[in-house]
Amino acid sequence: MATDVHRPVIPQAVHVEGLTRSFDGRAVIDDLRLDVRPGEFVALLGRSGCGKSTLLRILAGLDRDIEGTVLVPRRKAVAFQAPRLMPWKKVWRNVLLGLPGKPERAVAEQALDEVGLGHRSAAWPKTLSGGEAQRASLARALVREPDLLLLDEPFGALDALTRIKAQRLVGELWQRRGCAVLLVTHDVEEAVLLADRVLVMDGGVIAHEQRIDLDRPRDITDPRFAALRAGLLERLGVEATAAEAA
Ligand SMILES: Nc1ncnc2c1ncn2[C@@H]1O[C@H](COP(=O)(O)OP(=O)(O)OP(=O)(O)O)[C@@H](O)[C@H]1O
Repeated sequence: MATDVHRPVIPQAVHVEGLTRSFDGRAVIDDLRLDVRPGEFVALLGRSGCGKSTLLRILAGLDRDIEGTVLVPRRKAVAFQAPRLMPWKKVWRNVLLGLPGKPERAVAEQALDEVGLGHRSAAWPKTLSGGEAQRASLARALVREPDLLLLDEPFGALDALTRIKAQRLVGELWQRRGCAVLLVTHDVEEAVLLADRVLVMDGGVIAHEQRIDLDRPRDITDPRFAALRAGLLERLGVEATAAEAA
């Protein structure tokens, strides 16, 4: 991160300014601004194709063909909807994949324990259930000790019950680790359940922002929860209607 030793500033976990990303001459992200505080949990909603994954890939450093300023911590990790495990490597080796040095198996097993998967450390990826594979992918992110955790629809492919468990796990990990999280999701309830702040992306920018000031753990039967959810759905509903008409 850019810091000035003579003039201390409160560093952001993410600082994005004037960000533009175009494909074939069309700006998918168009002069976008975004700040995420250290330790903050931010959820990003928006209709399909509005550029959420593109933004996340840019923050992850996977797409550098951009204009504008993007400041993120060096320690960052990403988990995608598909767990992306290498089938020819056992689970613990997948967790350590790409880490510098020669980290020991115990390092992987500690992260696997943290996601409740220590007992599958020596398993082959193909023997894992969908939920287990997703937890292995989370362990691979955690082992990097990120200051920023980027999650792109990590629960999208899971069945309802596994999804609820995975959401709880991410909430617990976030509280324990204290890292900033940016979660891309289509699920408004998930966003209100987990995030400090929910952003709605539209027209290449952050078009709407909703702070979620509810105590944790959150109660989805709380009328305030329902009101926040309804407000965000309305936002997205208007957009979905416009998209359908297009
Ligand atoms: N490599 C690429 N080449 C050309 N167009 C791309 C590329 N990557 C993304 N796009 C386009 O940019 C737009 C935004 O895509 P992106 O995947 O970021 O949307 P999204 O909001 O994550 O969508 P979803 O919610 O469906 O995952 C889409 O129109 C997509 O077709």
